[in-house]
Amino acid sequence: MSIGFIGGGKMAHALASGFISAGVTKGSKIISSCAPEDTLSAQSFQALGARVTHNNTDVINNSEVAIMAVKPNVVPIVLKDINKVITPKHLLISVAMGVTLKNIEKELPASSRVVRVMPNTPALVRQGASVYAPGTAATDEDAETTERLFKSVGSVHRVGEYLFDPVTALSGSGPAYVYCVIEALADGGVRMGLSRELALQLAAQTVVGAGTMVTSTAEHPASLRDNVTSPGGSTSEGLYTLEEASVRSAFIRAVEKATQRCKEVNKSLM
Ligand SMILES: NC(=O)C1=CN([C@@H]2O[C@H](COP(=O)(O)OP(=O)(O)OC[C@H]3O[C@@H](n4cnc5c(N)ncnc54)[C@H](O)[C@@H]3O)[C@@H](O)[C@H]2O)C=CC1
Ligand SMILES: O=C(O)[C@@H]1CCC=N1
Repeated sequence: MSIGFIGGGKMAHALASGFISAGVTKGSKIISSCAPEDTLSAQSFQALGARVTHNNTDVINNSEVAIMAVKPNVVPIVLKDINKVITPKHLLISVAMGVTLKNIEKELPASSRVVRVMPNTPALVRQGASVYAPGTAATDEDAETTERLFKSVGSVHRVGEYLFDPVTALSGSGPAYVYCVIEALADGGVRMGLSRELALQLAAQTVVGAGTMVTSTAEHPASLRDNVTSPGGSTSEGLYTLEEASVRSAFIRAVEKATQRCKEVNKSLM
């Protein structure tokens, strides 16, 4: 499949690399645009064997599926660029945070097939988490194409578009929160005498293992946690310390605040 990326930054590169590893496309079948001054984006796509352009219409004209992966404030500029060349034979997938299907569709010809997706960067290692919502002119086949593409780089769920802001705040931004957890756990290990290398490896693998326990067993996280917590043992002491620091409410609040930010961005673009 020929896949285009409008915007060749971190999210686009993670998806492109994941799609290539999954065998759904080849570097030579990818085209990506980026800002002329952005040599980093250009180099990262060239390294995949992809074509790089500074012209967004080239992307539409040379791909079966075009993925719009630019910052929300750049979306109106991109839509203006592609408005004259996009036709009903193109499928446009937007991964832009906070930009609604309605706001995208109103800048394009009425029959434009648009799907909105919220992915995350672990798509790079085919461990991403994505959700999608089809636009008004998107077909069942477009939904299937989207599922096939994003399933190749992790999990994918179809959701009502009204859920995109909380999803963005949870799984879109989530890798950043988890990197903080991994770094902090490793810092704790180093403080207690472990080498940095060993501490980081143990912290990261513990997150991978715990995540896989939740996705692979039918057990509630609280029950899995109980299995680790011996009466009067070390885990109970660690958990008590986390409770004292209100760590759980801090995560809940992080998702709440990030959701609010998505809503602000959408409002500022209307
Ligand atoms: N980074 C992440 O973890 C995730 C990002 N997203 C969304 O993906 C979008 C892109 O985010 P990142 O990749 O992180 O940003 P980034 O800053 O790494 O990449 C933006 C890209 O847009 C290009 N660009 C700028 N102006 C352009 C124009 N007029 N035409 C074409 N390309 C242009 C830049 O050269 C760059 O390649 C955002 O809307 C973000 O909300 C969604 C999920 C996760
Ligand atoms: O922080 C951001 O704006 C984007 C949305 C999800 C992850 N990164």
